[in-house]
Amino acid sequence: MAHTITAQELTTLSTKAIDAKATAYCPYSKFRVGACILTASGEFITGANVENASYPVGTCAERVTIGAAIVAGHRDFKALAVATDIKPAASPCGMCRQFIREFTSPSFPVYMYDGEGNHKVMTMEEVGFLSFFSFLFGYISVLYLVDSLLISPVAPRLFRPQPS
Ligand SMILES: O=c1ccn([C@H]2C[C@H](O)[C@@H](CO)O2)c(=O)[nH]1
Ligand SMILES: [Zn+2]
Repeated sequence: MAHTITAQELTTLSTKAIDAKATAYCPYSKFRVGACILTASGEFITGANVENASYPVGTCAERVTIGAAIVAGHRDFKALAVATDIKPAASPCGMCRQFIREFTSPSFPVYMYDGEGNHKVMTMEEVGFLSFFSFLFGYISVLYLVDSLLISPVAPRLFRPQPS
């Protein structure tokens, strides 16, 4: 279902996504990602990336946020915002694109904020055609596979959290 979002909703969405960076657990990458999703009923639900000593076990901000929205009973969404500290703004990784797509249409807008608060907006359809990130996702998938099949099962002692 297509939705329009008001200027006021966009302001709140961006503020909440940017503020949510402060809630990230990212001691390994130090790469903070905040996200906020606006539900069809007008609620704002936030999340951030939650990392793990075993890298693939960690979760991106987008999936934390949408997971929280889903378990709160929401199924229909107006827009998603994702905020990082880098420039240009980052777009959702391949796994997140797939995760977002489960609950949204190709025209669903994703607002991406850089470290200075500037944004670009793309529909899910447009995000899906970022071939560079598809390549990156393929590469990361291989790393995930190697880790989950070969490294993590046989060397769990290596994947203890580091003392901060
Ligand atoms: O769109 C993205 C890209 C990366 N990350 C997280 C995963 C990991 O914790 C860190 C570095 O990749 O950033 C997200 O949350 N969302
Ligand atoms: Zn992701």
